[in-house]
Amino acid sequence: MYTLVLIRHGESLWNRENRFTGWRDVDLSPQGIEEARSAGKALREQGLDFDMAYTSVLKRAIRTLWLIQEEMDLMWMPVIRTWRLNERHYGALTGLNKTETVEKYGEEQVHIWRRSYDIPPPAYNPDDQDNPAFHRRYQEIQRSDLPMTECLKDTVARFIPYWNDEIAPAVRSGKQVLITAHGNSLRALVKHLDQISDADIPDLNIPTGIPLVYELDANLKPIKHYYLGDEEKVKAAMEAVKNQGKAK
Ligand SMILES: O=C(O)[C@@H](CO)OP(=O)(O)O
Repeated sequence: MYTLVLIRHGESLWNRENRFTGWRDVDLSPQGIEEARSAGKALREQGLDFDMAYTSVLKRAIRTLWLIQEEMDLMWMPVIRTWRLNERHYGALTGLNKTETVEKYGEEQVHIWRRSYDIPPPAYNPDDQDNPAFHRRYQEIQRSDLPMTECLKDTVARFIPYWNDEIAPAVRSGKQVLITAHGNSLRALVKHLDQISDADIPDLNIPTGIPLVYELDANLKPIKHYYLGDEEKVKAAMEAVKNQGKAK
């Protein structure tokens, strides 16, 4: 049996302001820093340990990992950063307030943009600062791989091959792997691991800063998974993520 731990970054400054974030490199809020530290403590107290970690190239996920490493005395651990674990690119919605977007376009439309499997938000303007082609961290990546916007299906298409080629072999070789990433890039992985249908995936919401522990069989099929946290609090946190796209 293998153990794999996934964690969405702690609350970010834009989570707190309820803004679409995507690939914008927003840092953790003070609460997010606390969530990451508590996650590290909970992982340590649970007796979990790691040999290596994967994260995105966005600082809210990287800082969450740093804080966990610090709490677990794992600063030495090898870390691989990949854009393939970045949050889903939110296209032209990046930076907009979710409640204001609901007021303008309605709950149904915003729900489609946030959670439909295969309908992407409108693409950003190529001159926009969110065009990844302007950023040094994406210079090595083929232009045709860089998104203008993404639906979850696009995030699955850019991340799952990386999972299959890089992370899954590391897990199979016996490495205890931690992945710190984002709400939607982790939804892509959970969809794949738990074989959640395209029709059911809109209902899945992942809370910030709570470790999600998977026990996997020899074929990396989940035996069970659980959040490392109080069940009621986890439910409330998932519901809060869902409600970010509702009218106030
Ligand atoms: O804004 C975003 O990038 C994501 C995660 O914070 O939001 P949502 O949950 O609405 O997909």
